[in-house]
Amino acid sequence: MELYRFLSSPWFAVILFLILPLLWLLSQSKSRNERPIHNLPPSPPRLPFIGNLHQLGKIPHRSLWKLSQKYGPVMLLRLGQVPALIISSPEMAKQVLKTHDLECCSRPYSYGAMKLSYNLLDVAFGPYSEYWREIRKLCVIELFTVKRVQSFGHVREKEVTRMINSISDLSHKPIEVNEKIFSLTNNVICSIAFGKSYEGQQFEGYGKFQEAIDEAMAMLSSFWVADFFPKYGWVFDVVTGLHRRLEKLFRNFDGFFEKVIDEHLGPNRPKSEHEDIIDVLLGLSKDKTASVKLSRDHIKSILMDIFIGAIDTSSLTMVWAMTELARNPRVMKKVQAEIRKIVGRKPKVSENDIPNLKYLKLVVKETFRLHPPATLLLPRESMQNCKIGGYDVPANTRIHVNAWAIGRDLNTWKDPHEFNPDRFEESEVDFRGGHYELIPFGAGRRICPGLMMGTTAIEFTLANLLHCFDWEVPNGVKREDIGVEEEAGLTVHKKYPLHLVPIKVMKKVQDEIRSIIGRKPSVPEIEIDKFTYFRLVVKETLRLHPPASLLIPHETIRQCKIGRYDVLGKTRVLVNAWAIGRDPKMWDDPEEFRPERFEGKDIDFKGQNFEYLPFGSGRRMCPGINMGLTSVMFVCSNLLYCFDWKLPNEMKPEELNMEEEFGLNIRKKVPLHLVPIKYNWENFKG
Ligand code: HEM
Repeated sequence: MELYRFLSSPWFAVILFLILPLLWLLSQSKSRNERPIHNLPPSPPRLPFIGNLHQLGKIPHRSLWKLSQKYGPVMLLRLGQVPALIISSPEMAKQVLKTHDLECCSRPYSYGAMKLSYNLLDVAFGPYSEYWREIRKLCVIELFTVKRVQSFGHVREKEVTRMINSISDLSHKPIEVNEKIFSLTNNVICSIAFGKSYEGQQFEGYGKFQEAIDEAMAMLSSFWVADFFPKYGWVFDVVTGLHRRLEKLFRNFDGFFEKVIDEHLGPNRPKSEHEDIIDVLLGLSKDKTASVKLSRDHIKSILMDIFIGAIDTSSLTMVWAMTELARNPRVMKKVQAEIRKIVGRKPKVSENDIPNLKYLKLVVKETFRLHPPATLLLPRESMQNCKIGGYDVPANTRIHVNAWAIGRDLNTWKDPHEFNPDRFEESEVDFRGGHYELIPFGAGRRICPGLMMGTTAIEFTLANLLHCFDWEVPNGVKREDIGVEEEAGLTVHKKYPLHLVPIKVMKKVQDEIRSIIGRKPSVPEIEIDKFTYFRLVVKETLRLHPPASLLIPHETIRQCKIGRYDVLGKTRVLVNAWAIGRDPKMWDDPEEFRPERFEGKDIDFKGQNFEYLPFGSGRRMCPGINMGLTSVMFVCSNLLYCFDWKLPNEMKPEELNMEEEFGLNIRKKVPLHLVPIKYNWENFKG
């Protein structure tokens, strides 16, 4: 995107027509001395000076995918003066990331990355070296182990609960899902790294934290002329103002890190129950036997990696997952049914539930296949000549592995463009670096060390969003119109924000009643026919809890046939309306309380639909349906209209006793105690 902007700017015209011819002549005189390598990979034709840069287009992973369909899964491009190998199939990815991992595991030089990583002291952008091996080992062992990730469970629990509560307040109103998810991930990562979330606080020079992170991602994905024209390009980066932007960003991040580290070292800092990443790194910096003696700059470079590596990638994956689920109601229903079956009536999913949520894991896998956040991974660089797919690849070649294209490889995936997590049901394929058809985290020596931290947060957050709410598209939007357009950068964002409406039954009913009635002392009986959603709630209640569970006993007056069988006269007949309302052949997820199941369906309790008989049917059908229904709707709508309702004494919803007491009518065995809270009309949002 940044490159595209640059290519269409006046600066580019100046470079193209005035200066680059000269540089090209200079570079030609040098390249004549290069040792020829004979069997180079196929290349699309190039333009003078810029090589294939113009073919990267607005969205490079898509443009490269198209080129690979013509030139094959191993292509050699020339980006300015830099040779770049593009890999687009699982087999070739395996050659780079496994067979020739050692020869191909350095990182190319990039000005933005060098600055932000404190001169390549970090893990992500540092070139392969003895130092890099040690610092990566240290981070993997100390920061990214399963134990360490689990130790941050309290942060995830706290922040996800806060997010769910804030969404509950907006139930039934469209929310911007991206915004909620990004702010949650930001809070989680800040709490893990720095010990507090910094929610609502400003990041000096940028306003919100998210804006500083966006700027960091922009700096890393910007088109630095110096990266592709190494000798002279920096002049243009200075003139176009990129240097100035980067310096400002670096100064502000550095100032922030300094302040937080000082706070951690301050003598008055209250002792915290839990260690954060800075505590761990400061502890390591005192270790005299460590292979790398950690300085402040080392610590700051690692904090920068976490900031850049963790927030965008995890948030984007969740936004794409919610987008695909909103577009695919079958999958949404299936994954919610699984979560609700396993979690039951607990209000929230806990981290202990996650290993049992098998289908949710497939949803995450499928999201990674179609939307790997780092579509081209991070660029690698070959350190010596090697052979990939039978072609010679010279040393110092940039390598881009197109994980996005590999996730759509026609030879690997059936209907690759379809979002269908079921494809993984009988499959061993995983994203942990052993299956080259699915590599959202890369593989080999450079595989993402934050894999566990990222997936734990993604699965836990999604499970809660899907358990606590049903999700509808806003009025007037069709599911199939929810866009999947991308916006390219170091990670690939959804171009347009995702708006969805979270639904909670109690709140939805109350909102319906209050918005129809407005501010009055109570609900007039004459209005109750207008409550369409509330009527569905009553219907669903009568399905799960028909008061006369066996109706009133019938008796045959003469012999007749029921099914294939003869039934004698004077036989007592009990019709189990309770069991019929739970018949799995008739009802999806029958134990679940979901009023929406009646939406748009003709099923009613008037005795014509035999899967649903709370009032019976036929000659003995209850003649008081209307009177009964009116009084239920009138009384309950008033209770819901006038009060909000809370469980007493911090009781949790799953602790509500739902036992029944048998009789002619089925009662609740234990009385229901609730705390009424007079509704405050100041909170009414219309
Ligand atoms: C959905 C979540 C994530 C995805 C999809 C992801 C993806 C990636 C990818 C594709 C790479 C480059 C691999 C390669 O070059 O072959 C990478 C590297 C890296 N990631 Fe992640 N990442 C995620 C989460 C995280 C988290 C949570 C952290 C830290 C807390 C993190 C830290 C890093 C670091 C430090 C590297 C550099 C590794 C190296 O160069 O040796 N990532 N990640």
